[in-house]
Amino acid sequence: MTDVPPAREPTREPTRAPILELSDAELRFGERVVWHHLTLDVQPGEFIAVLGPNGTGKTSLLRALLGQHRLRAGSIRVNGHAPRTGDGDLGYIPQQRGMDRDTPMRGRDLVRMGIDGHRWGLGRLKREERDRVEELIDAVGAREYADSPVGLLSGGEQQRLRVAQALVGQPRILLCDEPLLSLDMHHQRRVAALIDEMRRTRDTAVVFVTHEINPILPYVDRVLYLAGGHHLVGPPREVMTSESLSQLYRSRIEVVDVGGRLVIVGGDDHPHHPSADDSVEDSRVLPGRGAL
Ligand SMILES: Nc1ncnc2c1ncn2[C@@H]1O[C@H](COP(=O)(O)OP(=O)(O)OP(=O)(O)O)[C@@H](O)[C@H]1O
Repeated sequence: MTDVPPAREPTREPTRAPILELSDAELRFGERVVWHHLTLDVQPGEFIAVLGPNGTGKTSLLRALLGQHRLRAGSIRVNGHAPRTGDGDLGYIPQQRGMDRDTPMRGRDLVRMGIDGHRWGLGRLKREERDRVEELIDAVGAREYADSPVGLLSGGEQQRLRVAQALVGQPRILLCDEPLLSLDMHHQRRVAALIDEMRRTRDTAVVFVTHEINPILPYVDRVLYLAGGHHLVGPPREVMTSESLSQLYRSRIEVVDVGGRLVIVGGDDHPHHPSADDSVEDSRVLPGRGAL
């Protein structure tokens, strides 16, 4: 009798529960449909770039995840539950706004608010929390102005502190709204690498809204491209092609690779606003990492 080796189970990646789930989601303001039929699962540790022209609902998507906008249809799950404001699982770098010159706070205070900003007053931090504040101040290159009043700092300096504030709380999901805006190239690279390090070491999922993919291209797993209420999802090199974007915009777009940088030529900066009865086939999903 010959020994027959037992049949082997096919090796399979362990399935992980998505940390963010959008299912057939639709957002409207009045009759205006911002986006619809949006289905997307984001895995822990995944880096998603959200791109698209002005007014296509990128910031609104982050706000929906933060529980600040209600969907008209479909659902969102954040770490298994409905979005809720003040969720400690979420870190948020909001779109840049200048701070009042008289804001009574030093750079360091702004960063530590990522740990205790939800509590009343400034109590004592634990040793480990204090160390984290100091590490993040160094990581974003803010040591020189950590004790200056935030209102007197430049836009880029304030922005670096906001990045540190969002990271110091060690969120499971990091939502970034154009965090590289007004940073010089050196600090763009530094901040992008820092966010990437956080998602690799802590498995933080990153949803990164940007108009400029190049500084983050090495880190991005998938792109969500929003335009005119429609969307595309997939790896950057599949979404950021002339064919894919031309179909999405319904006009001729050229994506040119200039020494590894992707440059989009053409495109309608005044997106078509779909109405509720817009029946056009409205999204294409390209294969990519993670469940869709
Ligand atoms: N609370 C609101 N009430 C009504 N309309 C809103 C509200 N918030 C956003 N909008 C509208 O929804 C659309 C999408 O806005 P959003 O800020 O999400 O766009 P965006 O893609 O982030 O744009 P940008 O690239 O310019 O930052 C815009 O037309 C905006 O005016």
